[in-house]
Amino acid sequence: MYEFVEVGKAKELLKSLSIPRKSKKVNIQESLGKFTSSPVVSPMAVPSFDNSGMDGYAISWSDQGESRKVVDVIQAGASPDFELPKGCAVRIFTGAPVPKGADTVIQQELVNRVGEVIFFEAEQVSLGMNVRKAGAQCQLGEIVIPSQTQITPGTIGLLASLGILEVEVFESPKVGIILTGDEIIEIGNPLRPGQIYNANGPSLQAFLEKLGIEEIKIFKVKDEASEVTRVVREALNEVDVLLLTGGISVGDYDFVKGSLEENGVSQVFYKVKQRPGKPLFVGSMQEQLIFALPGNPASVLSCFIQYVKPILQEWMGNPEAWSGPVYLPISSDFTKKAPLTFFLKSKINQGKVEILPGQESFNLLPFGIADGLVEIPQDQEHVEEGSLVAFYSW
Ligand SMILES: Nc1nc2c(c(=O)[nH]1)N[C@H]1C(S)=C(S)[C@@H](COP(=O)(O)OP(=O)(O)OC[C@H]3O[C@@H](n4cnc5c(N)ncnc54)[C@H](O)[C@@H]3O)O[C@H]1N2
Ligand code: MOO
Repeated sequence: MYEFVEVGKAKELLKSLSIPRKSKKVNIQESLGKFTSSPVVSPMAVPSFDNSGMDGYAISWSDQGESRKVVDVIQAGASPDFELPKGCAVRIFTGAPVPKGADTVIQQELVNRVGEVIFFEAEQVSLGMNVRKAGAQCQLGEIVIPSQTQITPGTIGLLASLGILEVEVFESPKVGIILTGDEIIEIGNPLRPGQIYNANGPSLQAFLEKLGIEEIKIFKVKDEASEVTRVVREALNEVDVLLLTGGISVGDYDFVKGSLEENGVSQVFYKVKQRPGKPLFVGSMQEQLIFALPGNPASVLSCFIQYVKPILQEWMGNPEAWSGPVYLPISSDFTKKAPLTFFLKSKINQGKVEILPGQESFNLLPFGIADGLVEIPQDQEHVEEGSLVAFYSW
C-alpha cells in the first residue's frame, strides 16, 4: 500500500497492474480508431488477376518488331477468355484484365495508331511495363495488418479491398464517473449562492469520448458517507473503470476513500508528489480499476491525462499508451519552489511551449486555449528559456 509516491513510481505501479482486455468483432465501418486484437490475414491475393495500370495496348514483349495489329478491346470489369495471337495487340484500359499471351502494356501516349495497326518505338517499351501482377499487393494468407494496429480510414480501405466485412478489435472498458459535492449544479440551472457548475463531469466525458470509450455512466452523489458508499457499490456493479471526482482529501465531508475501502477496493497508491492533483487515489478490485480524482478541475484533468488516459489506452490495445511526452523548448524562464512535480497548462507557439498564466488548481481559464501539459520534474527548481521540457498533448 503506497502513500505519497513520486510521479515515476505512480506510473510504474499503474503499468504493473494487470488489465483484463477483451476483444470483439465489429463491422469495418464501426472500427475507426480502434486497435486490432489479432493480425488480419488476407483472404485472397490482390490483385486477383494481372491487370493494366494504364490505358493503352497489351502486347507480348517477345514478339518482334515495332508494330502490332489491334485485334480486340478489353474494358475494366471484362473477363476475356481468348489468348492474344502472335504479333497482335489488344486495346486495353486501366484496371482491365491482361489477356493470356500478353505481358506488357504500352500506354497510348507512346503509340501511333493508324487504322487497326499501332506503331511504337521498341526502346521505349520494357517487359512487363504497366502490368499489375496478380498478388503484387498481397498473397492469400499473408498478414496484412499486425495486431495492435490503430484502424485509420486507410486501414478501412485496405480491409474493404480484401472483401473483409468485420475486424477483431479490443473492446473499450465501461467507464463510470461519480461526481461528489453538494455544491455541484448541472449547467442549464440557475446558480444559487455557494453553488458551482459541474465542470468535471462534462470535461471527463469529452475526454473519454475522444479516447473512444463507448459506454460511460454518470452518477451523482451527495456528500454523505452512506450515500457515497451506496453509489460506489452500485457503480462497481456496472463498470470496469470507475472515476470519482472530489471528496478524496482530508475534509470532514471527504468520504470517498472510506467508501471505497468499505466496498473492498484495495489501495494501489494514495497521494502523489505533484501539483495539481496531490490527493489522487488509485485502487483496484478484482478486474476493476478505481481512480478517485481530486475535485479541483485542474487536478481532475492533470490526473486524467497522466494516469487514467494511458491505462484506458492500454486497455484498448494501444501499444503507445505509455510512450510518454515529446520534448519542446520552453519560451521563457520558469521557477518553482515546492519539491513536487508540476504539471502546467501550456500552449505551443512556433515550436516553443509557453506556460500559460492562471495555473491555480481551481482555474480552468488556461484550459480554454491550452494544447497540453508541461511537466517540470520534482527536483528541478529553475528552467531556463530555450531548454527542453516534457510536453503531453491532450
Ligand atoms: N487540509 C487540507 N485541505 C486540502 C488539501 C490538503 O492536503 N489538506 N489538499 C487540497 C488539494 S491539493 C486538493 S486538489 C483538494 C482536493 O479535494 P477533494 O478531492 O476532496 O475535492 P473537493 O473538496 O470535493 O473539491 C475540491 C474543489 O473542486 C470543486 N469541484 C468538485 N467537483 C467539481 C465539479 N464536478 N466541477 C467543478 N468543480 C468541482 C469543489 O467545489 C472544490 O472547490 O483539496 C485541497 N484541500
Ligand atoms: O493537488 Mo491540488 O490539485 O494542488 O489543488
